[in-house]
Amino acid sequence: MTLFDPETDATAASAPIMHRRGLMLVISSPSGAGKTTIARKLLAADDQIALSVSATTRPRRPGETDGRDYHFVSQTDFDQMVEEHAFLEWAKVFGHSYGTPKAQIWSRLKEGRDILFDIDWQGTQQLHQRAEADVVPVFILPPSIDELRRRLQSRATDSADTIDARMDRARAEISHWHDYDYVVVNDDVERCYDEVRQIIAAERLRRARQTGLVPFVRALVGDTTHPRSSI
Ligand SMILES: Nc1nc2c(ncn2[C@@H]2O[C@H](COP(=O)(O)OP(=O)(O)O)[C@@H](O)[C@H]2O)c(=O)[nH]1
Ligand SMILES: Nc1ncnc2c1ncn2[C@@H]1O[C@H](COP(=O)(O)OP(=O)(O)O)[C@@H](O)[C@H]1O
Repeated sequence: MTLFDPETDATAASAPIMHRRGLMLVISSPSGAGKTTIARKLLAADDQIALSVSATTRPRRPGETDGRDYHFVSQTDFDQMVEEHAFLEWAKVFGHSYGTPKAQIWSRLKEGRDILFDIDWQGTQQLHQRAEADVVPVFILPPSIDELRRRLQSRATDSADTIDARMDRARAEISHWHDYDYVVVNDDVERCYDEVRQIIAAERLRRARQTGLVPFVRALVGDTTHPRSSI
């Protein structure tokens, strides 16, 4: 399913060549593999990317800010948002509820802004069903299971029991790696970050996202419909 057709969209004819539709960059990984680290670097370096701030019922961790990292809400408020269809997708993870608020997502994409989603495989599947053409799914793997545990311990935000539970879940989460178009191993942060940047750069150049291409090519060759000159 595509939510936007550059051939027929009324704004396409006057769009400049540089105009493009934003992409929905999804980063998933087992807890502790480094997706928050990579996401923060992307957001700091690239003002075309905005974070989709999820709502969650899990308690705030030290260093997290309400409204920036998550909207921390009660279960009652979360359930009400579900009833009001305020989420694009939502799921239960580690016994807590997490959801992506719908607000502003489509308008931002139309403006050519990319949106970064730090969501799990359940949310990724739901986004894929709703907006397959817009979604760029990236899965981050840890270099080893031992290193994953070390990172969870070094983050020092969870109790030993919670870390054990996250490790138990890691194998199940990793089993969804093949649902993702891109898979990156986070051994070295800088290398992993560079690889994700390369994915974004290539995805931004996809024909379907460059909404100004049709009038541009028409101006170049006069016709975009002939099979041999079709783009
Ligand atoms: N489906 C879904 N998953 C989410 C959402 N927000 C966060 N998650 C996922 O929930 C899981 C737990 O997140 P968190 O408690 O922040 O711990 P983390 O694994 O250390 O990032 C991670 O896999 C997140 O990607 C959301 O809005 N929807
Ligand atoms: N490539 C890496 N090498 C060593 N430590 C890392 C690397 N990437 C992330 N970390 C550390 O591992 C811990 C977990 O990373 P985080 O980004 O919070 O993971 P996630 O969001 O996937 O749960 C953090 O303390 C982070 O600083």
